[in-house]
Amino acid sequence: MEYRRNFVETRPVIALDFSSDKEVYDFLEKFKGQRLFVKIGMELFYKYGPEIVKQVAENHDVFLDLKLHDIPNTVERAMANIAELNVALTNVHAAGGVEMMEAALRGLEGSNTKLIAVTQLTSTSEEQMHEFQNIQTSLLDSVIHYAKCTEKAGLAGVVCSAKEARAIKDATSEDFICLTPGIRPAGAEVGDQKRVVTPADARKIGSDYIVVGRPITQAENPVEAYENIMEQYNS
Ligand SMILES: O=c1ccn([C@@H]2O[C@H](COP(=O)(O)O)[C@@H](O)[C@H]2O)c(=O)[nH]1
Repeated sequence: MEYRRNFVETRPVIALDFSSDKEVYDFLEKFKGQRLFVKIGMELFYKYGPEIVKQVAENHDVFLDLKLHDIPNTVERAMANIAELNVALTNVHAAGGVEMMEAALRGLEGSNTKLIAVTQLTSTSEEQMHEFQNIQTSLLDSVIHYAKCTEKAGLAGVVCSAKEARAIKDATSEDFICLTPGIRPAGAEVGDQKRVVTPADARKIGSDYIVVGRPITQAENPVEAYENIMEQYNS
């Protein structure tokens, strides 16, 4: 059953996980002037810095995925720099705490950038969470705890697995954004992801944005792969 929502981004957010700017521009050129929603993460940012973000943002909507996690003062000042990049979305780790998330929001004041927080990475299984983070609740409870803290801090939503989207909206509000990586079409290589969901199921469960990297960027025909995933998501 699909629930009523005010807004769903119908374009998959493409994770531009490339090691060079040339690969990025060659990839984007295949889409012949389409305005895409893309994700720039640490790999590109640590090599090319804000310049690549500004360049890509001239023609595309950008989610800057740097997952900030530091003391509140540092995060606030870093976010003030991100505010100048004109990106649609950016993020922090919810584990940094409510005070840190409030500081991050202050840093973004005056910009149109929405702030969301990572709950549990989609590459984390429940067993790993128990063992390495020493959190002894269920993974779902941990994700919901982080989502509630994120809402309390005033952020727009969270990064989570689509598996958890319905429960998060029930615990927060229907408008609370669930941006969901770990998306895999049926039969696709899962790789390092643990909590995966198909594009069609992600939409049914409650994702507002799906993030897709390798199933598109490493496909023989990335444009075709993108269109297939978009069709499955919107069907
Ligand atoms: O919990 C998270 C948070 C971020 N990501 C990022 O999304 C993409 C997923 O790429 P795939 O190739 O589709 O696995 C990647 O850039 C991650 O850094 C995530 O996967 N999970």
